[in-house]
Amino acid sequence: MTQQTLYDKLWDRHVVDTLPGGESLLYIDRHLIHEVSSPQAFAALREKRRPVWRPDANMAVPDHAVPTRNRELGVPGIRDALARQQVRRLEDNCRDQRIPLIDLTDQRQGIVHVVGPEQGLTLPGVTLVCGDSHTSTHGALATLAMGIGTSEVAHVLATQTLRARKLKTLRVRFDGELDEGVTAKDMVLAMIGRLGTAGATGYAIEYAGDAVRRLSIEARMTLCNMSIEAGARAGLVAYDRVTEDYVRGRPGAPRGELWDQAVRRWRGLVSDSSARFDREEVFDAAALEPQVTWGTSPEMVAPVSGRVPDPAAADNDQDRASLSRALDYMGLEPGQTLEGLPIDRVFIGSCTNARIEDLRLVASLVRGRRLSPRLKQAIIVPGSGLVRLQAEREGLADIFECAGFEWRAAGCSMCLGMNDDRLAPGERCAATSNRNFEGRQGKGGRTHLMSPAMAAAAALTGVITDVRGL
Ligand SMILES: CC(C)[C@H](C(=O)O)[C@@H](O)C(=O)O
Ligand code: SF4
Repeated sequence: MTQQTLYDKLWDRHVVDTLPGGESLLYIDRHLIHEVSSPQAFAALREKRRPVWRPDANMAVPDHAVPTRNRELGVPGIRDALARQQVRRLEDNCRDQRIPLIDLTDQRQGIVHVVGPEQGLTLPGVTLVCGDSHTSTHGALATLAMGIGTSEVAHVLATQTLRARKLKTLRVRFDGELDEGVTAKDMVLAMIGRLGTAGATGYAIEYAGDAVRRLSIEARMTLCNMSIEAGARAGLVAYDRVTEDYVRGRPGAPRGELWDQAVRRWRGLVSDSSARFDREEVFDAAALEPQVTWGTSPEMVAPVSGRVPDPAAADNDQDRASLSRALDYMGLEPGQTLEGLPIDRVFIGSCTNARIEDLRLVASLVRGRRLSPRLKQAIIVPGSGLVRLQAEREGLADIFECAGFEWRAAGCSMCLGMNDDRLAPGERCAATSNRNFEGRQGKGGRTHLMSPAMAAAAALTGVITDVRGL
């Protein structure tokens, strides 16, 4: 029998038709919806008088525009008129089309990519899409998950299918064991540093190797989440016992006899041992240091012991210009060390790193300590209301507040400037999110991406600090 990659298997099981021009029509098992990328799609359906074909295959949750304070006020408490209207419209559209909605006041509300897996809506072997680039996150459960555009959102709502071109496959292998204090975030930042932001364009990445096998599902989600920042459309991790243990008992997971049947099928969701990948990249996990971005793109990253590059050493004029511009925006000098750089704010949150395991790690580092008095603000924004509840039950929220963190309600928050949580011009932020573009966290804001452990270390010292020496 031909040897197949996990991606090939997921693809083959969902092809409904092959279309002229090399595209295929893929069946979509699950569609997740948020307030920012869906309004035009619903409007397009209304205009064409087309109903949603399978309302129950969809699930909607507001996350980008929601405030992370005063949530008891519900939608009327959203101060920004545009944000309020986006969330209202999502509620109206879901009511009209009978699409299940987790609303602002629901304890399960949170970032769509945290809520999907948590609720068992993301299952191994399914195809899942959402009008959001970080949909790749869900691939951690051996799910074929892809971000789609607004016109595709309309297509999926109406037909439960997607026109897609088969991707090439890239296996990224991490061999060996991570050093203490080095996490999945550092793995994926180091990968983006090597591949570049366009390095995996046209590929689906499968993460493999013993360092990946040892990761929890939460950490695998961090890897898959940032696949898109290397240009890949999808990230995947093969099914194993860790996956099985994570999915068991979730609200959307099968039960009883159906569970047993599902698990028998899911066990085949691995790449065959001699399956051929179009490309392979290998990393030595043991050699990885904690990573910190210094520039305005996730590929502008260095180990924490490293230095900001010098544009004068660039190979060509174009690189020199882009480096100079990035350093200028970031307020950095060529060749300066990253360690010791003073930070104004700390943001621990986002669909990259706001799950319970991330918060446990932060709590273990800040327990019984006080944050640096030179910080203007440090906020922790759980990925969902259920993560928040769990953290409160475990006493983590008390640890955070005693240390000096603000403890917020769930949402995208300061990951992007679409709600009340923003940086002011010139402010420097240690952030656990996934994008450091100019203005991403607020106009003129300066973002340094890092792991939750490194953000906790920065919060304690007020400067960029190697968590391993804490
Ligand atoms: C607003 C949304 C469509 C966007 C995305 O597609 O990723 C956002 O989530 C982001 O992280 O930039
Ligand atoms: S947390 Fe950030 S990256 Fe994730 S969906 Fe929200 S805005 Fe996008």
